[in-house]
Amino acid sequence: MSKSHDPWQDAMDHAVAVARKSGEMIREVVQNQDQSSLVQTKSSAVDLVTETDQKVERLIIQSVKSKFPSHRFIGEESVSSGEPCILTSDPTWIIDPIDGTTNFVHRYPFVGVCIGFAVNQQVEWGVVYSAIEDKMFTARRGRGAFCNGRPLQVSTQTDVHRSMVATEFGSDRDPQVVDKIFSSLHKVLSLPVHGVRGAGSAALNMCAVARGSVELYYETGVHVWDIAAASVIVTEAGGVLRDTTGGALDLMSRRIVAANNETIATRIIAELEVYSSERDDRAPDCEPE
Ligand SMILES: O=P(O)(O)O[C@H]1[C@H](O)[C@H](O)[C@H](O)[C@@H](O)[C@@H]1O
Ligand SMILES: [Mg+2]
Repeated sequence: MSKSHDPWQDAMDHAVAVARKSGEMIREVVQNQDQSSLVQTKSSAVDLVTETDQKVERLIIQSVKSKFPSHRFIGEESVSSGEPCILTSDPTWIIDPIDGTTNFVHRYPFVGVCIGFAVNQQVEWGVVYSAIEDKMFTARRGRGAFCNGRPLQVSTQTDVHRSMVATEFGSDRDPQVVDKIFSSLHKVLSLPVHGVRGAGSAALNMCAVARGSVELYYETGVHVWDIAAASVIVTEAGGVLRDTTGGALDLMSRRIVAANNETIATRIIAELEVYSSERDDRAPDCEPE
């Protein structure tokens, strides 16, 4: 069969297939064994990783390498093992094998297999598979956003007092960071807004914005692999992306606001405490002199 004239579509079709296969692996583990025995920790005692995260990421990367050998990767567990987290202009797969690992360990049914694809440092398409819900969120830049093939459209709400907001408590338990998280949460809740929710997955919070059930999601401390795939799903559903400072989103900054429109984004951003975590693309720690 001749190669399609649209190589990025071939890659996206592969991503959907391998995300679905990854979801089957995840469901198998959830249904058949106690994940709590498989848990390790990373940046903190509550930043969890399991052998399923690692197996899923290996499955995705090995399958891509065989079809697209020249492509590059940024994978959560590969970076955790020391791979560089640098986005070049080359075609790059940005992978979070299980977004919502803590949910996975606790059998809380919101886990997303996230595969984003960037060319010239711009996300071309994104796939987020909510494995327990069996919802495949997809978007291709300029061609719309979908959930299981049905078009997605953000909420039309412009009144912040009638909005639902999503955020997360993250995995940093530094008391000063916890204070900033609760300071922002207090200001947002007191506007008031209708409610605050958190799926336990950055990507699924962003998909909730894209499908119109949440007006805005914000968080500081996320990583590029948490948000890259869902970023194009939000924008193709008509939403906007910002930094918590109000500036343009920087995928490596570890800060994000995803909203249904500029009105809601501006109003909530005015309430947020701005702080920073180390950038994802920071230079590796220099050896001591
Ligand atoms: O489950 P992860 O892939 O580690 O990503 C989550 C992160 O650990 C932290 O819980 C953030 O608050 C979440 O938004 C993110 O999805
Ligand atoms: Mg994640």
